[in-house]
Amino acid sequence: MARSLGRIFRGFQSLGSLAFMKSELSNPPASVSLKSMVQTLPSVFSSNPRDFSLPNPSWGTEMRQLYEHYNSQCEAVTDGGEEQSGLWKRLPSYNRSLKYAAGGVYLSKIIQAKARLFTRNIRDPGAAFEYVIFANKKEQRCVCIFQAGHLLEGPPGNVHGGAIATMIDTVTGTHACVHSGPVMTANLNINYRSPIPLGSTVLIESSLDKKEGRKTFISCKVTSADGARLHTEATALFVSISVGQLMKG
Ligand SMILES: CCCCC/C=C\C/C=C\C/C=C\C/C=C\CCCC(=O)SCCNC(=O)CCNC(=O)[C@H](O)C(C)(C)COP(=O)(O)OP(=O)(O)OC[C@H]1O[C@@H](n2cnc3c(N)ncnc32)[C@H](O)[C@@H]1OP(=O)(O)O
Repeated sequence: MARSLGRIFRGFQSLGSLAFMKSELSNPPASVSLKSMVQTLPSVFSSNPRDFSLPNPSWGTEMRQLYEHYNSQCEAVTDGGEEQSGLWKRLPSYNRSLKYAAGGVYLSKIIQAKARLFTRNIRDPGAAFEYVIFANKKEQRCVCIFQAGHLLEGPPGNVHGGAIATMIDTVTGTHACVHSGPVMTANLNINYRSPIPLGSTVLIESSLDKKEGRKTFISCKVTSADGARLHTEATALFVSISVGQLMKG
């Protein structure tokens, strides 16, 4: 199992692309373990997982406008199959970490069936974490558009500091995975500069500072949607891990 997952996790750097999974399935390596896992367990295979990064009716005007702004600058494949280049890439988002690793394939029943990604475990759209992350590989930065729902209250009318930390960890962690493959957060430093009103949409921007061996250093800032107000600043350190390490816990 660990070896099969090893192959899956090597797809991290093609995070956001179902193409990785498709090619794994159509050109399997000699031992074919992932393909046979899927074939022998048809009831746990879903080729159409929900992508939480796509717009839903709970998104407000600001969230939609920002989404359109970045989405219109994304690489895309036209109906005619032509690849269009773009500065940005929208990263799909699923409700299990393993779905990211497998390009969306549902392996949930194989490992901890009831586990769900913290930020994607509330069914009511708009109630908690609504977000979409775009990556710009050339400039080595990511941007997340985050709409904070009413279940994230901390101080009256404002977002809980732990919820803000969760989103910073999510954006910088995703950025680190895109850049370096599987990682764990080793250190997260946060300065809260001004409260984030509940229900508002903010921008979370992360940039790669440096990579030293297994260590990936990322900086992050959270601002109002127009960029005028600084809410939070953070730095984070991620350490690359092997799959064996991940499975040991
Ligand atoms: C979770 C990722 C994998 C699964 C995700 C799957 C797909 C992801 C795809 C998309 C993203 C989806 C969601 C992402 C959302 C959020 C991401 C959340 C990530 C987390 O929420 S994750 C949970 C919290 N996280 C932990 O639960 C970590 C507990 N911890 C450990 O598991 C170990 O501690 C570990 C592995 C960190 C290191 O252990 P280790 O034995 O492998 O390595 P070692 O200790 O030798 O350190 C090597 C070098 O890092 C330096 N170093 C280490 N720690 C440091 C520190 N704190 N400050 C300064 N430097 C530090 C050393 O000084 C040395 O540096 P040098 O090489 O220069 O000497």
